[in-house]
Amino acid sequence: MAEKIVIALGGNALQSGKGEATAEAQLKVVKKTCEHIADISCAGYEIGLVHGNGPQVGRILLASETAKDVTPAMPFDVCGAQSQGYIGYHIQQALRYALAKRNRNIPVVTIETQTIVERKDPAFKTPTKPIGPFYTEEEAKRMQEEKGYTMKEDAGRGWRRVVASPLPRKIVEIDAIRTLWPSTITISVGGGGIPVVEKRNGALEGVAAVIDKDFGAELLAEEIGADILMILTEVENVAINFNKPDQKNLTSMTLEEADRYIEEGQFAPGSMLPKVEAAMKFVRTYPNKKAIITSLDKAVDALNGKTGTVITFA
Ligand SMILES: Nc1ncnc2c1ncn2[C@@H]1O[C@H](COP(=O)(O)OP(=O)(O)O)[C@@H](O)[C@H]1O
Ligand SMILES: NC(=O)OP(=O)(O)O
Repeated sequence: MAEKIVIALGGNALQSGKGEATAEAQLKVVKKTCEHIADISCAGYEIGLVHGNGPQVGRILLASETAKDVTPAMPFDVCGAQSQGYIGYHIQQALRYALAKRNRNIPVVTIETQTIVERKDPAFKTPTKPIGPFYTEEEAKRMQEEKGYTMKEDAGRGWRRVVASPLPRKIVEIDAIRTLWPSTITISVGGGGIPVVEKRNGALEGVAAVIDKDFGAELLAEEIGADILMILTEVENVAINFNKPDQKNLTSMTLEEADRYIEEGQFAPGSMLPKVEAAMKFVRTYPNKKAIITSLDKAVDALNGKTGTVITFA
């Protein structure tokens, strides 16, 4: 039976990380990434894709707020839905082409996905999720004063707005994803899913937050019984002493080692920490399965055990 793999694509990684935030620049990265995903499909894996949306949803929000004198600003959840739409569209277009070149006829479809979060999640009180563009410290402090945003330094790359990031509890469209899975490459749970809360009467209501897509991807991997959770970002390996002269790239990490590194503060909150935590949750739930963290362009090599950081139970 084909192995099932949930692949999470980083929102920052999809924007090439060089501050190039145009739709054209993103499509270029997506096209390259889809060549690797098509190779993974040709290797016989059943694939489900999840993408991040931090930079994208932040920019959509910013554009919407900036244009509010011309047209009404869109609420947060609607911006999240918009980000799923255009990132999914880019992946659909690029992956369809990459698969066709390999004579592989598999439909690719984006599922606008809602994810239920808890209204009482403590994350609503402490924003941690970096979104949108990077700023200098001076710009960030000005925005904090003028707009009331919470701004934080993001993994040595600059300052960004941070927003609430509640934990994903339930994927609303999971039955549709399961039904399509055997025949189709689904792009779902984008940006962790559009965060919604369940009202007393059962209706769903969007909330102002951005779920971490690594936790969303992990939940999806559990729900569909994936064999591998693969988290793709800008760096080839998880590192300790990251960005320091004595940086050491890790090829593997057990749960025990990961716990120790977390205690030492080795992984930046809002960036590498949620990836490691999501990977840990997956292998803690399924001790015989594995999670891999690597870069977009090394996905195939990492699946073949040649690179990346593999997180295992022991
Ligand atoms: N210990 C670490 N090892 C490797 N990368 C780290 C570490 N700590 C922070 N990072 C940073 O985290 C980034 C990945 O997080 P982020 O950019 O938020 O991911 P995404 O690609 O999912 O948007 C890496 O590109 C790197 O700059
Ligand atoms: N929603 C989310 O986790 O996005 P990033 O991957 O861009 O951080």
